[in-house]
Amino acid sequence: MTSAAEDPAVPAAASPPVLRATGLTRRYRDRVALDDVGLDVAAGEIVALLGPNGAGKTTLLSLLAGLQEPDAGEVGLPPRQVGWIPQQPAVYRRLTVRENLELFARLDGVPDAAARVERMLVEADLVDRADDRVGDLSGGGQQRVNIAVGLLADPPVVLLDEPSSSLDPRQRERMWRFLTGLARDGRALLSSTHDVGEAERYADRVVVLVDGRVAFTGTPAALAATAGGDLLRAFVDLVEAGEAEA
Ligand SMILES: Nc1ncnc2c1ncn2[C@@H]1O[C@H](COP(=O)(O)OP(=O)(O)OP(=O)(O)O)[C@@H](O)[C@H]1O
Repeated sequence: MTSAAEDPAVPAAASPPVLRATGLTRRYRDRVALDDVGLDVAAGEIVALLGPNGAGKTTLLSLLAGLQEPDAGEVGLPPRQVGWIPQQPAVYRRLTVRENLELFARLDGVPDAAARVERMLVEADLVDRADDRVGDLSGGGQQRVNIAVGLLADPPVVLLDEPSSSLDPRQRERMWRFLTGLARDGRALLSSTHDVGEAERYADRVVVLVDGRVAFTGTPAALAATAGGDLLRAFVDLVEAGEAEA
């Protein structure tokens, strides 16, 4: 028998997942917010988490980040290895960009904090704004500070909750250039979004959550193919089918 590794017709396996969750279930009183959700993200991969309001995206991300415990299931990665970028920037508007990074580096116990802060200023394209107060930056600039704070500990996995929701198209484009650069450097990114077009342009895979369950996992092209190449139509069809079942 020929093993997959020896068979040229079988594509080489993708890199192993750095984030793996299985059977995640979370209830709030009698409401099931997540029901037996499994998910993998590999190094260098961008996965978009799509779903209508209330589908369970934030709940899933917060379980993966270790911010709350599941009622059932497992997350196969210690929370300390996860960078968490919340939807609302959790930074101090009256402090400068550099002061924010220094403060969070100290709070997180980041080794060689001064060098790491300088590195993040460069990576997030914030060198020119380092001494400006965060409150004086544009929404896009503030979001880059928010992301830079989440990356201070150099986590291999980065979780983002609707990172582009308050940004204009040009700022979104700039933020995604930054995020795709992080993936090219080998980080695994999982980002929730309501923007199907954004998922199509930037994600390697999409995971669609509907009513707390995974309704689809695969490439954006594979999802679009279920509706004649129209990703938005395919997404809406999935949501309607899932909601009709619930
Ligand atoms: N702390 C909470 N207490 C009670 N119910 C909650 C709590 N957090 C979330 N829920 C419920 O769990 C379900 C999933 O919510 P969640 O915020 O995870 O969805 P979401 O997909 O992130 O939604 P949105 O796109 O609107 O941000 C919803 O029905 C929500 O009302």
